Amino acid sequence: SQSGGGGRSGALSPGPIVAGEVQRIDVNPPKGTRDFPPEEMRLRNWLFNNFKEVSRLYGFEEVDFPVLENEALFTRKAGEEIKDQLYCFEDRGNRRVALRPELTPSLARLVIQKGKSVPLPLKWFTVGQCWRYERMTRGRRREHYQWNMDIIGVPGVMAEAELISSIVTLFKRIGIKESDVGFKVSSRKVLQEVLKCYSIPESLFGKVCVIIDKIEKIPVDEVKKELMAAGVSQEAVEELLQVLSVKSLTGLEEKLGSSGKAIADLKQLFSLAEKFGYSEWIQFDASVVRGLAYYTGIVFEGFDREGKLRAICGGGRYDHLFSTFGADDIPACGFGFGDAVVVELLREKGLLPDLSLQMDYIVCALDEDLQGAAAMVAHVLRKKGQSVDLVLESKPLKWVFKRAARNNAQRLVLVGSSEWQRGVVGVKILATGEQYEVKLDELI
Ligand SMILES: OCc1cccc(Br)n1
Repeated sequence: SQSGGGGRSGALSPGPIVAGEVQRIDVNPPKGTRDFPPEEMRLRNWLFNNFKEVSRLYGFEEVDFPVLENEALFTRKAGEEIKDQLYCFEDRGNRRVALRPELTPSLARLVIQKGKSVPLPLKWFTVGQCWRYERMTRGRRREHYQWNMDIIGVPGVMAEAELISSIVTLFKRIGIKESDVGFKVSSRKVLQEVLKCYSIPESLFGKVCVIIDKIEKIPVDEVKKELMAAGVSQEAVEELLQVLSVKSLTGLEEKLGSSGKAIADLKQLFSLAEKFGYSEWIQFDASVVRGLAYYTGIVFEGFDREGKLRAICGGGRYDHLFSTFGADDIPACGFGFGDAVVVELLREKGLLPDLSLQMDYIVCALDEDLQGAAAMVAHVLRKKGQSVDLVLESKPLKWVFKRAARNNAQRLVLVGSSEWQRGVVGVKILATGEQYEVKLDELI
């Protein structure tokens, strides 16, 4: 949600422009970006903590990279939307740099940089902000946070099966069931086998996939036109579209035969899904290709079964990304899971968690010269791990109680002169109204 716009009047409210007066700034963040005020930040932290807990359960190690990367990391020549929307510029050192639109190229860069010092297989995860510069006519966001999990160095589909399992685990943790979402699964090797039958050069593979990924976003005739402009024959285009409409592995086997790698991979993945216990969550759908040029094998995307939202997450195998960076290839697969669509889904399903502010104590001095005493009380409580909202200036009790209610404080400690003389403070349990006196070192 776009924060900003609401809030305080008066001090910052616009008034007539008088020479020498400071013109009020625009208090909203740049178009397509979001603030995270406390309530939104609690929801974001709740979601990200689930991402991180699932990653920990699956034995993944957290990594991170700069939001700003060399532009060259993303300038693939396959006509991807992600390149057209690159947030890029020339810095003061005349270097071409970009705000990262995705995390996988940074991960690959770090793996290459680390070389043999990081024994394979690597299981790395990160949660990072990604950017795109999209014309605001569509009013879409220009940034989002993505959870990425990647397995580097495992050629078999056990890796993809493990990744899908981790996403299912995440969905279950946040209350989403297989009746809410599913995964469409396919393999780009399906396309590869078709293109090979028509002697389409491998060099066109990435570009063809990027075009085909638009199949549900632009008219099919436009897709056909772009494919033929890219060098695919009309006959091959028709066959490609035919194959893409296949919705079952049996149907695919009838089309491609049973000896190809695509069928073998997919059969193994669906068999593993049984063992992992998430068969109900996945379905074969040949039309899934994903829009990133570097995928080479299994691809998958999480979708909401009501069809109201954009893809929730997506990923796949990318066995040749490393060689595009001039390094030896390493088999790899991974996924990206954005922070926005899943929240829209939770909202739709009434599954947003109640994350109101929680405070253990609010501590208040009953007069000015007891502020130091109140600070001592807060210190004692904080050392015992209690969260304390220390009232930092003289306030009427009515104000203190109102703030305690807003902060959902469990207990109120009042530091009064006569009590302090007797070495005690007053404590009130706000839920019940019960109150008692306690010595400082017996507080908790
Ligand atoms: O999922 C594509 C994408 C990349 C960067 C930022 C945003 Br919002 N969306």
